[in-house]
Amino acid sequence: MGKRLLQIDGSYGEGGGQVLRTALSLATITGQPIRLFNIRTGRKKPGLAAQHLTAVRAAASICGASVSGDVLGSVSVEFRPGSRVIPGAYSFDVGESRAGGSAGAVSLVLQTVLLPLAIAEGNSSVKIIGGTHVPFSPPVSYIEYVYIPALRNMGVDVTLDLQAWGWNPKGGGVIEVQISGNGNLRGQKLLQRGELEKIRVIAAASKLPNEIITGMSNAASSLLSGYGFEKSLVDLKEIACSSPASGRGMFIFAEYSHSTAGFSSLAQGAKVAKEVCAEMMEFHNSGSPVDEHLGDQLLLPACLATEETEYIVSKITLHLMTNAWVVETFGLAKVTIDEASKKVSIIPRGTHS
Ligand SMILES: Nc1ncnc2c1ncn2[C@@H]1O[C@H](COP(=O)(O)OP(=O)(O)OP(=O)(O)O)[C@@H](O)[C@H]1O
Repeated sequence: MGKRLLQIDGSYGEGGGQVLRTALSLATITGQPIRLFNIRTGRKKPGLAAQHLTAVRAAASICGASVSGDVLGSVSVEFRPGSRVIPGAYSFDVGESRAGGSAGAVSLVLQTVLLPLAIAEGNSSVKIIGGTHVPFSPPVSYIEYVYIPALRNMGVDVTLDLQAWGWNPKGGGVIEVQISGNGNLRGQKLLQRGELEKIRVIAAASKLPNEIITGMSNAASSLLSGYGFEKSLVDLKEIACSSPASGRGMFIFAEYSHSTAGFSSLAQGAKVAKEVCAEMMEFHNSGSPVDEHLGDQLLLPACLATEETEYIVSKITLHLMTNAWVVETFGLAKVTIDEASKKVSIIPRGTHS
């Protein structure tokens, strides 16, 4: 007899697209059929937006799932995975999910399929077109410098090539990702971050005057020395990047000996460097090894690992609590979040075979 349909309330906790994406990844990996209801019902435009619909289709195509409710605006999706994840060469375009295109985040589509493909029986390549540096999602540079290195520490072999940048509202950015299969995920302990080794600063813009890039980079340089960081720690990169439309942003990565944290701003004008440097400084002063975004994103690999994972996060967010609820709903791990110490521990139940 087949597995019983698992019902998941998409409005639980943070109630955003992450409930959907985490549930899709876990359904794909475990073969568990799911029905998601109340998807993003608390949002201004409820239901599936282009990025979420692309994630549903991407998850379905890597495991041959049968799906209903996969239309824009749908608040309910039934997803019945095929018998296994099929490694291969895939291409997904977020812009194709909506008439008129979309700058929906490629990073979030990638996170939906990355782990299923990493533990599939063979290597894969995934090309995704859409927004690469857009609000309310991990910028692709964050995926490159924070998320992928964290996964590598857990035994996942993946490389990312950012071929074109996609800014809001046009999108059209391109990433190409190589994922080695047969991955065996290890747990990790990130309770201390070690010494600060490098502050990587990226000032990037497309189709805008070069002075905008140098302005952002100079502002970050003087703010960081004002905060007391040695010049030798700061690695400034100015990038005039190729993109179908204009856009700009600043990204800072604080690389400690045991972990990296990332901060970004897509703001206009002089405040961009101020915003991102202040965010980095707040994190630095917290003493934590894991930033608030990685805090929720690490739960998924951690619940698939062969050992316990423990980490201390700078902030306990609703995203973190909600993702923990999704993981526990699948019965894959016991997640404990200690409010006082900000320690998260994930004990996998080893059910992903
Ligand atoms: N600046 C950032 N750097 C890294 N990660 C980020 C950043 N901003 C958001 N994220 C991550 O992006 C994910 C967003 O999840 P969320 O459910 O809010 O997405 P969504 O699909 O856009 O949903 P909704 O539109 O319903 O809010 C979370 O994992 C969050 O930590």
